[in-house]
Amino acid sequence: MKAWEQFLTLQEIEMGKATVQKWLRNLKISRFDAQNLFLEAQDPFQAIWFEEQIRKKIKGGIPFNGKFIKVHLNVAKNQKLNKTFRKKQNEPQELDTFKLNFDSLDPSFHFDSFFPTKGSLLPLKVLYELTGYQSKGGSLNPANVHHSPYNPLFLYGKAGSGKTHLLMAVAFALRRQGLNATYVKADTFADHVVSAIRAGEMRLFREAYRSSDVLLLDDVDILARKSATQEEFFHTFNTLHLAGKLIILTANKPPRDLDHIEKRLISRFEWGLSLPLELPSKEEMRVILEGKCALLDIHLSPKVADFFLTTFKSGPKALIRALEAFSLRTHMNEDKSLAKQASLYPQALESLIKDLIDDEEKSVLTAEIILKAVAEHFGIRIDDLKGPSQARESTLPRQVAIYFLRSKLSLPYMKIGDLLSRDHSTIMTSFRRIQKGLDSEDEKIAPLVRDIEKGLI
Ligand SMILES: Nc1ncnc2c1ncn2[C@@H]1O[C@H](COP(=O)(O)OP(=O)(O)OP(=O)(O)O)[C@@H](O)[C@H]1O
Repeated sequence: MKAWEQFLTLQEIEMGKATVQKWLRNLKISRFDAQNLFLEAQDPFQAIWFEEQIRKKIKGGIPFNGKFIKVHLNVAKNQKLNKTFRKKQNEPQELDTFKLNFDSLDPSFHFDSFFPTKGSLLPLKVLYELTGYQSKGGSLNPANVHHSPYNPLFLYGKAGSGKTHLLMAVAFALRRQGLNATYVKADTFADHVVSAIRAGEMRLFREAYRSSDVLLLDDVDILARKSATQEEFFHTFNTLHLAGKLIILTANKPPRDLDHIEKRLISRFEWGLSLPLELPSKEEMRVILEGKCALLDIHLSPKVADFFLTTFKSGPKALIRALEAFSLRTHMNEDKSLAKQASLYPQALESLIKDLIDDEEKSVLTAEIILKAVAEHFGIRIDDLKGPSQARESTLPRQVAIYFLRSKLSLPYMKIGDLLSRDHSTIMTSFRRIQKGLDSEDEKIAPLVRDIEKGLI
């Protein structure tokens, strides 16, 4: 069916060929007419994946010849959940091999290597108390997790504010005291749910999670729209909470601002204490840089230290990644004078970590900055770019904006479409038009695009 084939081709661009091959190409087309397409999943696992990853993209149907075709999905009749996934007696090896692989902890993420900043003082105080960690000397008093006055504890902050570092530091401190501290990233939890359903091993899944003394779930915002996983997490949360086990969660926003997370989960997240983690100030970034250099035994000239700080401004995540890359690359390089040069002179450092400097430039750029720059260049409003208007004055600016959103931020066509209220095929055509104009040095397009680009860098 042509409409479905077109949709799959688009998905290959957005999600990659391997993903589409694995999850979408083997959906069977059971029938279709002018308005409906009926698909059949091979098993419930594939259907769950489809509902969580694809359904939102085709809410109104898939576009074809100016119309929308509604997509219906069923699981193949002989593959219903209770039949397929009930353990088969002639497959004992499946029972033996089912295993949940938990995320490993980063060995450098301890309390000792986390430098207190103004915006982390309160979370640190609470975490020190819960784990019994002594900031002076680093020893441990008995942990206080079974009598925590707050449950759950919810840490939130922007990317790089240190959430993962602190969660892992808690896990290390508790494990040193013999406690079963389960650290898991939310997407690993989602994988665990799906593979347990697939293997018919929900009992083992529940046993694994519910035997934790403390559950540390990182980036809970990632569960957005994953309804099957949220359902399971709801039960895991309730069981642990009822048993008086502490749950510590992290996210990029406070509970009430989380999108597409069920209300009943949000209300539970608010039962305990929510604490913000702020990104460090400029001065604090210097303290973190110096502290990290001391830990890695790196000696930088003041000029090179300044270069690191002025180049990697987006937060500690980029700064520390660059510092670690510097350390690794100088160690790996045969030419030992390189390490010396790069720790003394910004120019030598610049060529050593050029790729990371480029990444940082990209991460500082946002969709709003691009739209603002394009709108200002053409003397129109951002709303003219975003709105439904088909007026000729905003067509070229919108195409240029689409080109930058795709080329600078690598945003999926679908996402650009959402941002500019257009369907993804219009977005693809616009992108290609500007790309073609640049390739052929079209005098109406190429100088204009370069001019705007200068303002973005
Ligand atoms: N105050 C700090 N002291 C030492 N290192 C820090 C501090 N804050 C952040 N870092 C470091 O910054 C990097 C990013 O931190 P982390 O991964 O914990 O951030 P995050 O908030 O979990 O980000 P994300 O939301 O993207 O997962 C890590 O290398 C961490 O060690």
